[in-house]
Amino acid sequence: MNLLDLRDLTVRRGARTVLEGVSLTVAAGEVVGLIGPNGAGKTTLLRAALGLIPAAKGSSNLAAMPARTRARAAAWLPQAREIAWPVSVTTLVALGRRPHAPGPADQPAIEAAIAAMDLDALRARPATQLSGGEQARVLIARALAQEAPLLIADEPTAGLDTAHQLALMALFADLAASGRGVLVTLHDLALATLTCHRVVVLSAGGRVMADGPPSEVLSDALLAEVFAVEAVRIARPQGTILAPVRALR
Ligand SMILES: Nc1ncnc2c1ncn2[C@@H]1O[C@H](COP(=O)(O)OP(=O)(O)OP(=O)(O)O)[C@@H](O)[C@H]1O
Repeated sequence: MNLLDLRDLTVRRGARTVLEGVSLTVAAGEVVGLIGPNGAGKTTLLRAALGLIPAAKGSSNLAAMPARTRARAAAWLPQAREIAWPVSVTTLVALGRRPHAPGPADQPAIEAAIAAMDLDALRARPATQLSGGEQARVLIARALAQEAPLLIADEPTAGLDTAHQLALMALFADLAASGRGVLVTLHDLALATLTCHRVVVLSAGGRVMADGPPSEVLSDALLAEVFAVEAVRIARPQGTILAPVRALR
């Protein structure tokens, strides 16, 4: 079942065409990595998929939904990590339950999200007083508490220490294994190859250059053309990991 279905999406910002004819699906059970260089259009794609910015052409199943239905269908973790009010960590995570009618499912969802993001020791602290990485974990927990079938996350590992980055990617894999879907933008190709079932590669012109399992699509030629990097491959029984070692420009 496709949780996200984008067809031939074209998005213009001002006079510029930022995305051109993008088609993309995320099915239940998948972690899909959206990767590409700075300015390729990754954030624009996620925002258009959610209906937060209009498409000039094409369709998104999520954008077509009424807002409340969409809030139950997809949780959105934007790149900007802004916490405006000095509310406690628990209160902020609980805001993830807003799309749902209040009920007995709320507390277990909040507690599970706090545990998943390793926030138990911080739960009573005002969220505005936390470090950047701690705030990032609180906002991820709020999105997890929403318990939507699809999680759309824009650079969720930014600002997290290595252990929390790896734990977060493992959590995404667990969410997929439990039948949810995850669409995540990443700059770290090693993390993308470690966890993603598929990667969708956006080129600088906002076109999909490749879509498939990381080991199949991330060829040396594509890495050079799209990312301008050279990488070594580390073979493991679970799959090959890419480690970029040299910029080509
Ligand atoms: N409101 C806007 N008006 C005009 N151009 C915009 C607007 N928003 C984004 N753009 C342009 O669209 C392009 C894609 O931006 P976007 O933020 O989607 O890229 P990205 O792939 O997420 O980049 P990064 O990896 O740096 O976060 C960029 O060239 C950006 O300058």
